[in-house]
Amino acid sequence: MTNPEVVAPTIPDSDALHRRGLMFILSSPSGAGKTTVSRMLLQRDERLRMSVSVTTRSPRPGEVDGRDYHFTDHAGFERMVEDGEFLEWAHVFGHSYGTPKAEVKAGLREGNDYLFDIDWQGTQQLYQKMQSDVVRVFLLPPSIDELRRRLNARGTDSAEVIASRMERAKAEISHWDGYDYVIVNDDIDICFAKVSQILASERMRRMRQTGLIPFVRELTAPDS
Ligand SMILES: Nc1ncnc2c1ncn2[C@@H]1O[C@H](COP(=O)(O)OP(=O)(O)OP(=O)(O)O)[C@@H](O)[C@H]1O
Ligand SMILES: Nc1nc2c(ncn2[C@@H]2O[C@H](COP(=O)(O)O)[C@@H](O)[C@H]2O)c(=O)[nH]1
Repeated sequence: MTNPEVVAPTIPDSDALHRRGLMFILSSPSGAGKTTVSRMLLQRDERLRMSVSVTTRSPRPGEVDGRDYHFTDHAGFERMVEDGEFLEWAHVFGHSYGTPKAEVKAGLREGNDYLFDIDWQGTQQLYQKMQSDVVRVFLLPPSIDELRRRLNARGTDSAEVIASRMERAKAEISHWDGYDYVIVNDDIDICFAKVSQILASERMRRMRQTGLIPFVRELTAPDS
C-alpha cells in the first residue's frame, strides 16, 4: 500500500520554455524492483513514456505484447539488428533484448521523457551514444536473502530460472559504480519518492531547457 506522506509531488514543467526530453534508465539485479518502480512512475507521471524493448524471451503470465515487451523470435531480432533498428542491444540471461531507436530519437526532440528498464550493458551503450540525455539509476536490494525472497514471491519464474538469476546477481551488482544514482530499494514508497525526486531535478537541468536561450536573449535585449 502506498503511503502518501512519502510519495513525492509531481512538479509541473513550465509550458512556456521548450525542454529536451531525457532518457531515464533504471537498472538492478533481477528482482530488486525496477519493474515495480517503473510502473509506479508511469502511473503517476503523464510526461514519462516507457521505452518498450524487443526481446526473444517468452512472455510471463500477465505480460502484454507491445506494453511490457515486443516479443519476437531469434530471426526477427537478428533482422532488426541488421537493419540498425536498435539504439542498443545485449544478450541477458540467454535471451536477446534491444531498445528500438525510432520513437525515442524523435520524441526526445519534442520534449518527451523516456524510461528504460535495461541492464548495465545497455546502459553503457546508451551512455556512450547519448551521454547528455542519459540519467542512470541503479537499484540495490537490501540483502541477497531479500532478493531471493522477492524472486520467489513474484512467482513468475521456475526454480531453475531463479537460481540462474541469483547466480548472476553479484556480477550485476558489481556494475553499481557505472551509475549516477544508487538507491537501496528497502521500503518501496521511500525508494519511489527518491527516484521521483531525481527525475524532477534532472528535468530542470539547464542544458535540457533549450527554450532558455531565446528566453534569456529576450530578457537581456537592449531595449527590453
Ligand atoms: N521494496 C520492496 N519490498 C518488497 N517487495 C518488493 C519491493 N520492490 C519490489 N518488490 C517485489 O519484488 C518482486 C520483484 O520485483 P520486480 O519484478 O519489480 O523486479 P525487477 O528488478 O524488475 O526484476 P526483473 O529484472 O527480473 O524483471 C515483485 O514481486 C515485487 O512486487
Ligand atoms: N540491454 C538491455 N537490457 C534489457 C532490455 N530490456 C530488458 N533488459 C534487461 O534484461 C534483464 C531481464 O529482464 P526480464 O524482463 O527478462 O526479467 C533485466 O535486467 C532488464 O533490465 C533492453 O532493451 N536492453
